[in-house]
Amino acid sequence: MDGIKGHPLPVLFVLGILSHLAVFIRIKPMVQGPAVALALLIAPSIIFVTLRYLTTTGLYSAATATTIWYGSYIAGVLVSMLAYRTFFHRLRHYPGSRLASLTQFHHVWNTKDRIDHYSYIDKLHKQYGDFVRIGPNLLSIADPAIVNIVYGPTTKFTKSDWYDAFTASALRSYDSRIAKHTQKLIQQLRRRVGTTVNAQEWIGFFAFDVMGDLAFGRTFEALELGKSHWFIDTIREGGLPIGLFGTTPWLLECVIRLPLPPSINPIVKLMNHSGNLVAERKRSNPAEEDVMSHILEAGEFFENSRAEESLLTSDARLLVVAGSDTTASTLTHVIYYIARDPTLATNLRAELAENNLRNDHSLTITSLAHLPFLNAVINEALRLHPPVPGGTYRSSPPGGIKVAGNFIPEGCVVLAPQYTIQRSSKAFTQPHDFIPERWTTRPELIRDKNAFFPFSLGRHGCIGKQLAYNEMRSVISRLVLEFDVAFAEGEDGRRLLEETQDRFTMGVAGLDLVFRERKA
Ligand code: HEM
Repeated sequence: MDGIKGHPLPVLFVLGILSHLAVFIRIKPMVQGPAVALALLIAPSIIFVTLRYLTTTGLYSAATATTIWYGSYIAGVLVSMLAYRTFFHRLRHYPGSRLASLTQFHHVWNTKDRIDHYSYIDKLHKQYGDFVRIGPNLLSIADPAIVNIVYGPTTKFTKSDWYDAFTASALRSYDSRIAKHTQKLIQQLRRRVGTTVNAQEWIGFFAFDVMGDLAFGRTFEALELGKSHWFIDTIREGGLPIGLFGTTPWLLECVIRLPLPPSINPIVKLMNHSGNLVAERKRSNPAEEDVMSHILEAGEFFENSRAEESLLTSDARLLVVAGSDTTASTLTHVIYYIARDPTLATNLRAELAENNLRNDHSLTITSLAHLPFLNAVINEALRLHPPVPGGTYRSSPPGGIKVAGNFIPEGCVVLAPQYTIQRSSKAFTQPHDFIPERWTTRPELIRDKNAFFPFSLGRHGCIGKQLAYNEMRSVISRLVLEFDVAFAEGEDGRRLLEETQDRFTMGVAGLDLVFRERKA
């Protein structure tokens, strides 16, 4: 080979092993992952250019040498990584598929077609038991006993000031907005009485309009126009990579940093759009308080104005992402159960009547807050169809921790899958059946209340929980007072139950219903 005398393959192979043990094993994927991935991607080009242009090596020899040298190095890295994950990793004693213990891409591959992270995890728990290694450093625990230990208030982090936007008094000030958007939804459904309506779509319009109004001071006009808005579509497009690569968050970080035009990078597109909306909101001064009023009142966190803008934008985007499809998913499932069994609506109406609540101004956040059956229906839908079904990720603490008789070493990522735990027979009798009475008159059907944690727990739990309940109570009570609801022809709800995707929050599938106005 012109210019190259022999190939130092064993040396490069050993170098690969050493760099895995000395460097790669120690990096924090979310922090240094994208930089390392980039370095590994461009390294072969650098080797090639160096050989070709700084030595006398010919084109073919330079390309061959680059491939063989780099291949030997990467082979060393991979052999070391796979051997470590199989024989030495802290989670090696936990059951799970062999391929999952070697690479997180095994999980991604197995959920790519149906985007069903949570139901895939559910199947793994049925096969391997309560503790399953679902990735090299990722442990899923489905024992209800661990919910408090993993998510309880043990963290030292504190909440930031904008949590003021979710205090009881701030939430009451959102009452008129929620009522206004609920009324708009009802008006639109009234116009479509007797025809087939995709309830999932309309409930989505409602939930996004409420969150747009609260986060940016303006709706997406989805309810008004009866069609989706580019922002909603972009959020949903952005959710797809999260659903697919949620267990490999470092890869998402890489996608965000890819120098692709925003038009083909949904996450960057979303970030840019939110920035524009926040800038618009800052220029306006809405008559009624919204969440952004509280965020702005909390004052500036950074001296650097770009950092401040970025914080505001991500706060506002987080609100819309976290607060829309979650609430919409629960509402759609409640309406599915109402369509499936008309006695549910009858019982809800009876409870409203007993409390002298009619379809008028008597339905307020306060008057609806403590109706046991209404809350039970919502909770039972949240139990069976948690909007964040795969659970959220936590790192095990320094020194490791013993949970439910198993030791989890320090620095492992742990998740408790809500879908599986909330349907565990250890915690609920007839766990797969929709029985709202378990939350009211039949408490014996609940064995372990701690296993119900759809909003997560502790200081990192959902800040929008009460807002979500307020929205859901408002819509459900008005809907049942106004309409009789039934499945449209050809609909049985199976699409909703089987085709809903897990994109961290739910990508809810369609539900065709017919609404008929009730005679007073
Ligand atoms: C049925 C409706 C909802 C459910 C089931 C739900 C559930 C959750 C869950 C499980 C988390 C993750 C907590 C963790 O990491 O452990 C979360 C976080 C969050 N939720 Fe909700 N959520 C709902 C509605 C809302 C609404 C309406 C808002 C609007 C303000 C909201 C705002 C947030 C925010 C901002 C976070 C991030 C909190 C943080 O990182 O500190 N959520 N939610």
